Amino acid sequence: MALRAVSALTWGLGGPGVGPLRSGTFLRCATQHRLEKMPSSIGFPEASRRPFSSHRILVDVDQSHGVATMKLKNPPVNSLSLELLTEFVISWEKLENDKSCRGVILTSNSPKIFSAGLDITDMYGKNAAHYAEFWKAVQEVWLKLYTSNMVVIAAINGSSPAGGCLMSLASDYRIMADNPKYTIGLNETLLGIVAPFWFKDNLVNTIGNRASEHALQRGLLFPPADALKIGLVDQIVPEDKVQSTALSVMSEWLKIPDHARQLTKTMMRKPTADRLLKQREADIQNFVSFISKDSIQKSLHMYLKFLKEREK
Ligand SMILES: CCC/C=C/C(=O)SCCNC(=O)CCNC(=O)[C@H](O)C(C)(C)COP(=O)([O-])OP(=O)([O-])OC[C@H]1O[C@@H](n2cnc3c(N)ncnc32)[C@H](O)[C@@H]1OP(=O)([O-])[O-]
Repeated sequence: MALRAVSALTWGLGGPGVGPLRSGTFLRCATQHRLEKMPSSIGFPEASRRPFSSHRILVDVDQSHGVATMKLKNPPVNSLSLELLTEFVISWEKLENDKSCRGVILTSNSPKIFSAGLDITDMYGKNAAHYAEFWKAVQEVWLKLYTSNMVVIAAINGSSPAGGCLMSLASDYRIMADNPKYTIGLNETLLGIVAPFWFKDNLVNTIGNRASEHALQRGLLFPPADALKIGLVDQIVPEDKVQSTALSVMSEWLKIPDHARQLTKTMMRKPTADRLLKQREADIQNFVSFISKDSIQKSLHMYLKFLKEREK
């Protein structure tokens, strides 16, 4: 891939600001502690599809265990478009408000692609108002995932570049299909753009500073075995075992009393979430002016062309 990073690197480097999170953002302490072991594969016949689903977000809820499976469905590559992000937030809020739902497995409806990341067409050739709306939706999805009271497990059943990797990073645990054709990572520099500070923060919190520095600068996309080695994913399993493993891992996590786990999650994640919350509007403005630059638009144009023309 011969694209050069052309960005001025002035955007996305973050600012100060660690403080208390809005009260009540994290701490809905559910009282139910269902400790029974879940079967390793829960058949969806006994699950219910409540009105949590939409065009691009399919949600199956296993009421007896309080676990939802949320599948991204945005063919052909599950790109995170403004429409998908908007539908995601609506479904997510419904699940958060349903006190019987304690865990979510986040996965993809398409067999080979978890998500191709942010929809590049939402960042190319549009106006400032569109970019602002789009970026606010990206922030919202990350904040919802990263600060969720529910246990969130990413069942990564395909490639997961950039924004797809971010959604996985925001989860509590990552299980990836062990197929060397699939890769995961924050590859923004390959598009000539820069991962914002909160993408970087989430990555550093997961794999450490040095590995993040290396991965981010080079825009590395890791096959599953390498992702496991650096801690970008927690487990790799055969392709047909991703969902069943996610369910059995979920049953272990749900043995922990909710309030204790949630407080611990808050303790670990609040400073990182606060950093974005404190400068959310500035981050949107930074994104809009960055993405509107001629040089960045040119890079995205070249990348889209590269995607269309490359040999499959
Ligand atoms: C500051 C901002 C931070 C940014 C964060 C991001 O997430 S940036 C995002 C960084 N993301 C990446 O760098 C990932 C780029 N994508 C890929 O690497 C591959 O598409 C793949 C491995 C996901 C799937 O391979 P595959 O061989 O199965 O599929 P294929 O390649 O044949 O694509 C089919 C069609 O989908 C199109 N399209 C693809 N992605 C996107 C997209 N994100 N959006 C829109 N469209 C996209 C592609 O052009 C093609 O269109 P066509 O010709 O039909 O009109």
